[in-house]
Amino acid sequence: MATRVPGPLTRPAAAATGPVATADGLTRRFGERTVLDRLDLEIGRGEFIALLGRSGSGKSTLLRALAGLDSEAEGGLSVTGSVAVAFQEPRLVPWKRVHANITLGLAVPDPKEKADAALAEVGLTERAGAWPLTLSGGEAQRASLARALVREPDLLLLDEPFSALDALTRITIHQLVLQLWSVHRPAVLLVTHDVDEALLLADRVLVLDRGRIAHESDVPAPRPRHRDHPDLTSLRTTLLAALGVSPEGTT
Ligand SMILES: Nc1ncnc2c1ncn2[C@@H]1O[C@H](COP(=O)(O)OP(=O)(O)OP(=O)(O)O)[C@@H](O)[C@H]1O
Repeated sequence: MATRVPGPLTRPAAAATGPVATADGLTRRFGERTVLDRLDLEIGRGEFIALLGRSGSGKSTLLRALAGLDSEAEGGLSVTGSVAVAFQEPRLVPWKRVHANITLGLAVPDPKEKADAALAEVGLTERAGAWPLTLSGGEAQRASLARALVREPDLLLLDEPFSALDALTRITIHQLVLQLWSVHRPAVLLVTHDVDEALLLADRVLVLDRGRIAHESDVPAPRPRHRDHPDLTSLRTTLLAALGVSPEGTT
């Protein structure tokens, strides 16, 4: 059986060294289908990882297991510290204003002040009293990030949070995520379909295939990165090949 530590809402006095999460032979079956197949993974503190994989390769399944949202995964899984998740759709509660969404279920001293600070960090102070349905897509994702941030996670799981955003908003949110990461330094696991997004943001890029981490690359280029950085060009080709895609885009 998997062992996991559910994410408490405040940063615990847990060991500040060692990996924040370790999967050791993690397996998840849905009926006859084995989606995660004895998968091994270690996530170091403060590291920014992007997880690529073809549609249906099990990225969200892995993320759900790491988030403690899947009680049926088998094998070893240990998560040390608190976890927060931001999903593709921001999942704000529509009948609560933005500010109340941030503090929902938050069991820390001074939740209001903490929510104010988180909203300020994501540039959403002006929209604190707004109803979620009146937010733009980018604002809703900012609110989702603030809700994750206010929990001071040791591990921040991002499940394609940028994929529904327009290109310009996406660039702004990329910068925001990097800024939040550099200030708070959670470990980040970003699930994405976008090789360039992975190369722009992450220190390490993983490719999930047939239930395992089939490929792993460190990203050598310093930040801020530009997609035409020479170090990224060959890495892009390598990652596309690991995904079974030729650079020209034909599979
Ligand atoms: N609750 C479930 N019951 C049955 N099958 C499931 C369940 N959740 C996921 N699966 C299956 O597991 C496989 C992996 O799904 P998952 O959502 O993890 O893939 P993914 O890599 O995140 O895909 P995408 O990139 O398209 O979002 C899929 O074939 C999916 O149908």
